[in-house]
Amino acid sequence: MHPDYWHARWNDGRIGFNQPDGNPLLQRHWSTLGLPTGSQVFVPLAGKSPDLLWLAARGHRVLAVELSPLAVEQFFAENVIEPTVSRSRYGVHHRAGGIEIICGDVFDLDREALADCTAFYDRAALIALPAPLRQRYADEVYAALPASCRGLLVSLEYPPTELDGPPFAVDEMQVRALYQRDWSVEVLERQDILASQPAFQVQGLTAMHNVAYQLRRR
Ligand SMILES: C[S@@+](CC[C@H](N)C(=O)[O-])C[C@H]1O[C@@H](n2cnc3c(N)ncnc32)[C@H](O)[C@@H]1O
Repeated sequence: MHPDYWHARWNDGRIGFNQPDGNPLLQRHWSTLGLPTGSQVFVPLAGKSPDLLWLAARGHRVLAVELSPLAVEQFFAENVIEPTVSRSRYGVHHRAGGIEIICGDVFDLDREALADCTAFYDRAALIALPAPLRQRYADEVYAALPASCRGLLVSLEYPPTELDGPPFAVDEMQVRALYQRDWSVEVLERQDILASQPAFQVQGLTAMHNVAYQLRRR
């Protein structure tokens, strides 16, 4: 999507994707990655997700990237955290405690920016991107993550003819096509979420699942 699309959504407060209580699949499956305390976790397209706080509370250093300055401002203001702010070629860095949010474009990050990340957490990032950008995201952003990196990917499945994304439906076949060359891909849980999504039912969706994957760099 064009950046203006996301800026407009944040300006208008159309952020139904935000989960104020955090993501239950993260909370259930994160420990399967077996990461040492202090590992740096990359969180792409982070929004103002409370998952950043959840990861930091588990002793991780968090490196997030988010396009919208409003999202970044709201994250720190709502959690009553005062970040220090600096600039680099990647964007505007906001740092507080173990959390760093770069306000910038995920496609501007390179190997140097991600060099310390031993893990990633991708929820509603892959599925926020249309198909051509998803391929670029896997080929450029995931490829810039270091060897031995592993992470949790939470994707979304629904009958693709029933809705124009975002969120886009990205089923297991597509996840494998994007990642299997460089990552081992394991399904951890497929969760039926239709009953908890009245807004999508109104739009005509007849099925909707969240799927948690563990990815490990080959
Ligand atoms: C569907 S939301 C998901 C937010 C978050 N992961 C969550 O679970 O709440 C996608 C977010 O990605 C941001 N975004 C979209 N394109 C981006 C890009 N190229 N670089 C960085 N952030 C981007 C949007 O502003 C939006 O906040």
